[in-house]
Formats: sequence, structure tokens, C-alpha cells
Amino acid sequence: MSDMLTQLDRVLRLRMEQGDAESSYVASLHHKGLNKILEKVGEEATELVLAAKDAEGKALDSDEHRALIGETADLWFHSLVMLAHLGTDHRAVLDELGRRFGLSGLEEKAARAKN
Ligand SMILES: N=c1c2ncn([C@@H]3O[C@H](COP(=O)(O)OP(=O)(O)OP(=O)(O)O)[C@@H](O)[C@H]3O)c2ncn1[C@@H]1O[C@H](COP(=O)(O)O)[C@@H](O)[C@H]1O
Repeated sequence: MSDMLTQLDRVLRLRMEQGDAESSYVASLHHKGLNKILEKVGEEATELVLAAKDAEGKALDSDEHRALIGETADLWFHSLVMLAHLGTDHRAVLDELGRRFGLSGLEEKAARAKN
């Protein structure tokens, strides 16, 4: 999975640094700025929530599940554009998930409550 993310990040960085807003969607987002990127992230998150509600109880090969995967990809993609715009990438997120791996969410929450 992270190989695909690494390849995609490389393209996203190239588009951000050298892309033409007329011919590249990613370059056009960076050109419009952070607010536009965040608008897209919010829009895609909402679309994902609606798709997940529609997919509940449906077969994995249903149109609703295909839409769910498509919306998840849209959200991940726009989140990667956002991270690139802010000077970071998926590796920082994977590092954070790695740090959390094996640590119960409930235990982590309890530890936070003590501090
Ligand atoms: N993975 C993606 C990807 N996923 C979704 N999208 C685009 O995201 C856009 C937004 O989706 P919407 O459903 O909101 O479409 P829309 O209503 O037309 O969007 P807006 O007018 O609201 O901006 C669509 O134009 C999709 O084509 C993507 N565009 C690009 N990539 C990757 O980024 C690379 C670089 O893309 P370019 O910069 O366009 O060359 C590509 O080779 C791909 O690997």
C-alpha cells in the first residue's frame, strides 16, 4: 500500500513544484491555495459519510460498495494534496499509526485523562 502512496506522493510533489494549473488538477488546487484544498477535503469527507451509510448491509460487489471505495480514495487523495501543501506527506501519518500500533485506544484515552 505504502508503495502506491510513495509513488503518488512523488507525482503530487512534482505537480506542486512544477505543474501547470491549466493542465494539472493537483497544480490547480495548489494554485488556488489551502482554503480550496480544505474545501475539497471537507466535501470528500461528507461524500464518504453518505456513501458509507448507503453501503451498510449491501454486498461487497454492489454499486454502493464500489462508490464507498471510490469516495475513500477521493478523500485519501485530497488529504495527500493537503499534506503536500503543508510540507509533509503520508510517511508522517504512517509513522504515527506505527507509534500507535498495539496501543489500545481505550488505554490511550485513559492515560490522557490522567494527565
Ligand atoms: N488520484 C487522483 C485523483 N482522484 C480524484 N481526482 C480528481 O479530483 C477531482 C475532484 O473530484 P470531484 O468529484 O469533486 O469533481 P469536480 O466536481 O469536477 O471537482 P471541482 O470542480 O469541485 O473541483 C476530479 O477532477 C477527479 O478527477 C484525482 N486527480 C488526480 N489523481 C492523481 O494525481 C495525479 C496527478 O493528477 P493531475 O495533477 O491532474 O495531473 C494523477 O495521475 C492521479 O494519480
